[in-house]
Amino acid sequence: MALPAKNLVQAAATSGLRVVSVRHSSQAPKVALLGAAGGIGQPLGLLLKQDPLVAHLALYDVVNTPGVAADLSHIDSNAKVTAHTGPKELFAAVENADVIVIPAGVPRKPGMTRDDLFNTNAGIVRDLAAVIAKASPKALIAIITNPVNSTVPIASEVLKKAGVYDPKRVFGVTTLDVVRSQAFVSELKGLDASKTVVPVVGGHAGITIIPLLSQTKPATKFTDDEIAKLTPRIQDAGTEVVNAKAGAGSATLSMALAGARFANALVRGIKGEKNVQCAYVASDAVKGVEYFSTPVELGPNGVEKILGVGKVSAYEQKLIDASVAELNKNIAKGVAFVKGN
Ligand SMILES: NC(=O)c1ccc[n+]([C@@H]2O[C@H](COP(=O)([O-])OP(=O)(O)OC[C@H]3O[C@@H](n4cnc5c(N)ncnc54)[C@H](O)[C@@H]3O)[C@@H](O)[C@H]2O)c1
Ligand SMILES: O=C(O)C[C@H](O)C(=O)O
Repeated sequence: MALPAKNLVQAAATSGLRVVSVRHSSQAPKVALLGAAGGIGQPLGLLLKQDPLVAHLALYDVVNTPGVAADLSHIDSNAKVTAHTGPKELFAAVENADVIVIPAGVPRKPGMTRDDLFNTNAGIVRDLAAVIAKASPKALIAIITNPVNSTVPIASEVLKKAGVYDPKRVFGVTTLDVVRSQAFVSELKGLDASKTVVPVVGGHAGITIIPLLSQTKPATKFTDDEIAKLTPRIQDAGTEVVNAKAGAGSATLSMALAGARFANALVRGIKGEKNVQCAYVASDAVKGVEYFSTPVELGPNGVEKILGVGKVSAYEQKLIDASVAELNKNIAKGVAFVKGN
């Protein structure tokens, strides 16, 4: 009788056999983490290692992966951990992955915008996407690397060039904006943070981050003054952390939590448990812009349905309208980077 893939992987791990090619499936999800030794990668790996839905956690980085993998592999949870270091091992890291999470790249220092990271991170995401296109074209790809507004179009263009692009499978991770909104709103209003829901739409930089406070659940009233203070706080929350870290990087711990939450949602979707998350995806939700974050329904093929921005206040509509030009600039820059190379 054929053993399920999960048992094969575990049997090989305990017997010391090398598994050459195990076809992963929704029954034994493989998650590949690219940038696994970094500030986000390490705590995100810790959280993914504890996710009971993850059968195989493949850690990839250009440095220090073996140490991180050895450390995580001593945790008594079921996910098998493998280490892959340097470009030669990237193919194996992502091969047959169901979900690929990418925090590879440099973070901001005080005084920088996310767009200032473009010159370094655009090439990193392009090169990773080129290998994914060959090794794992059906994987769901969750991009954390900034500037997300541009790196998602970059990965998408690379996949298009390779003839394997599926817009339902490429995501910019904006979960941290949702997590922050829920933290700030629950604190301000004395709500149970674990039951507070605040969608955030648009993109992931400055004025493109648009919290829909009017859609807060449980239904919550905000004064104009509260909205005028909360909105920019959420938009500038990343900068708040960058400044507090004073040169030592940007958000890592809250991002790890957000990344693990989003990866778990993707895996649940793959396993047939439809669920809704905000994510920056190829979208027709807002006229005149090709990528936009809104709540999306996740399922076995990634994005099952784009749920759109829903009913918004006049204030929120103005922010949405104002974000379009900025997003288009960021998107065009990413597209040109791939097309011009
Ligand atoms: N989307 C978001 O909400 C969000 C939140 C926080 C940070 N970020 C972004 O995430 C990225 C990573 O942040 P960090 O704090 O973990 O940075 P970091 O410098 O601590 O870690 C980045 C890791 O990427 C690795 N790396 C570099 N080039 C690579 C390559 N070609 N392949 C694989 N790995 C490579 C590095 O070796 C390092 O281990 C940054 O671009 C940051 O701006 C995004
Ligand atoms: O602010 C940054 O540079 C990192 C990230 O995008 C964040 O929102 O924390």
